[in-house]
Amino acid sequence: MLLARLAEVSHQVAATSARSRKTAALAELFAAATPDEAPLVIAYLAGRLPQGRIGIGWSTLSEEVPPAATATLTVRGTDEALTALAGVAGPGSQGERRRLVRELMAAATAPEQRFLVRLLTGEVRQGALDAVALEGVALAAAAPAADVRRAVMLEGSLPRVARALLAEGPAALERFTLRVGSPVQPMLAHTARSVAEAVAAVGPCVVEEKLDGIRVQVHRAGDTLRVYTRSLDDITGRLPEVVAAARDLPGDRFVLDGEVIAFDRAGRPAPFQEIASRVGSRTDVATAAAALPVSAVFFDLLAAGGETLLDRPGHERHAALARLVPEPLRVRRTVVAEPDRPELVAEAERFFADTLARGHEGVLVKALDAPYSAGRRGRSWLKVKPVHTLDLVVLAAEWGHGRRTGTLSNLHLGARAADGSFVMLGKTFKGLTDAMLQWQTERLRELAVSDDGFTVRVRPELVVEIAYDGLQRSTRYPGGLALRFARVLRHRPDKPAAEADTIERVRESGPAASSGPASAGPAGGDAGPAGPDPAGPGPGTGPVPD
Ligand SMILES: Nc1ncnc2c1ncn2[C@@H]1O[C@H](COP(=O)(O)OP(=O)(O)OP(=O)(O)O)[C@@H](O)[C@H]1O
Repeated sequence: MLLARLAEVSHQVAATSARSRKTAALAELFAAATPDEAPLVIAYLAGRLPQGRIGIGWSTLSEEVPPAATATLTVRGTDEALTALAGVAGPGSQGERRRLVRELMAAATAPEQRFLVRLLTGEVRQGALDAVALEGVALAAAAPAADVRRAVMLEGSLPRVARALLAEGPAALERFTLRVGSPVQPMLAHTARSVAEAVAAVGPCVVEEKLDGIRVQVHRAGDTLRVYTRSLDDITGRLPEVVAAARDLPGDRFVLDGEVIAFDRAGRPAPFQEIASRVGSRTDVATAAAALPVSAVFFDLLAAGGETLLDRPGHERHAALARLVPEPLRVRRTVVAEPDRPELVAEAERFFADTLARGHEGVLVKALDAPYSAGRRGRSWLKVKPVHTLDLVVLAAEWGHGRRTGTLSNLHLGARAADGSFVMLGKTFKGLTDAMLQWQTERLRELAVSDDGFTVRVRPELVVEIAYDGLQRSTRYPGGLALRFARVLRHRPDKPAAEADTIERVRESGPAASSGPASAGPAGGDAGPAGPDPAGPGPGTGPVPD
């Protein structure tokens, strides 16, 4: 397949808001792709490079190269060129990279060049497109979209499912079942504003502690034990305590879902950053484990014995979990079997208050009869937290002053829009500890696409969890909204930008307070629109030439 074809469809899909038209255009594209090309087509459409980071700066990309007159560059040829680029290392690598980029650009027509620049700077990045691509693949292969979705969640990979489906047709889907030892995408939750609201929405339910740690999926097949993260990375070697605990359970074939946390001496949960850095540390696991021992707390069971439990109602899965896992290793919970009885709702609210008092971040309210919808952010799991938080994407960062000189400090924050771009909602440098500043400076440098000495624009990939006091109307930011008193709670390197909060979710999360001097942002901070904004708000996703 020619890259020109893909670039054209990518453009069409971004330009139309009608989902059915997007799906139809993508179906045609997949029908024309060979099964082996499908994974690349999916990656490029979503703006992902299979090679990961390839270290090409904006200055290299902004060099003008005369475009080719006719389209000859293929999708596979592009992939080969990018693989070569990713492999360049050592002395002289800068020059060699420039040469390879020039060669690639010279083989591309003008529209292909534009697509390549957007792909390499992260501007195509449209994680949301994976959902439409899935429907396109289903249509191209004449398979029901729901069956393809399920296969993808169980396999943890749209590209692998697409390749099989395009090669063998719908019958290939039967192969994708839950297999012990092979991680599935975890079920996720929507947000509710209060326990009462969540219970009313969900019906008969259980209210569980929301533990603030790292999500893990633990697979045991005989003597083989594996621990996976939410993004399906294998972290078995980093969590000897979890492996040992799973080995002690009275079963030799199961898949558990839970959270890894740590407690201090007083029995209160350790801060998330400490757990994240413990779980993230690859070297010297024994020392890290001695400094901060962790334990897993389980809340779901996806398979036991030879049986898959995904389609069983939540209360049955829990009964099976209780047979396998002793109480101290299970999440605390309270059942609200009759949501119409106010005294039961009041009890759930007391459970929420008690959970917060014990240092946890909130609760999850889960429908008793809901199946486990792998990979879905369903309405049958609702999370309730006491503070407003949003997961936003860093679009740019400003160099700090004074104590913060040399660090990237003031973050420009954006929510996801339906077309895959990001809508800037404000800036903040609040809430960042020195360690967080160091970490984000390093990470953002890796993501940088331009630096004018004041603001560094970055590929929109780093998600941060932001607490804020409310929203206000804004004429300065493109969404017409700005965050009030925004502060960083934590970085979320485990969360892809495609899962950050959407601008619709932000709008739903609260009415905008009126703008004006009284509500125009925090004194001394710059989270609100009144703060210094020499760079201007801008949409934030486009690279700025250096
Ligand atoms: N009892 C529980 N049941 C399910 N998830 C839990 C529980 N306790 C803690 N969690 C954590 O909460 C997350 C569910 O919230 P959500 O689906 O919105 O993911 P998230 O975006 O990572 O949420 P957040 O940023 O609020 O942690 C899970 O991924 C898991 O890590």
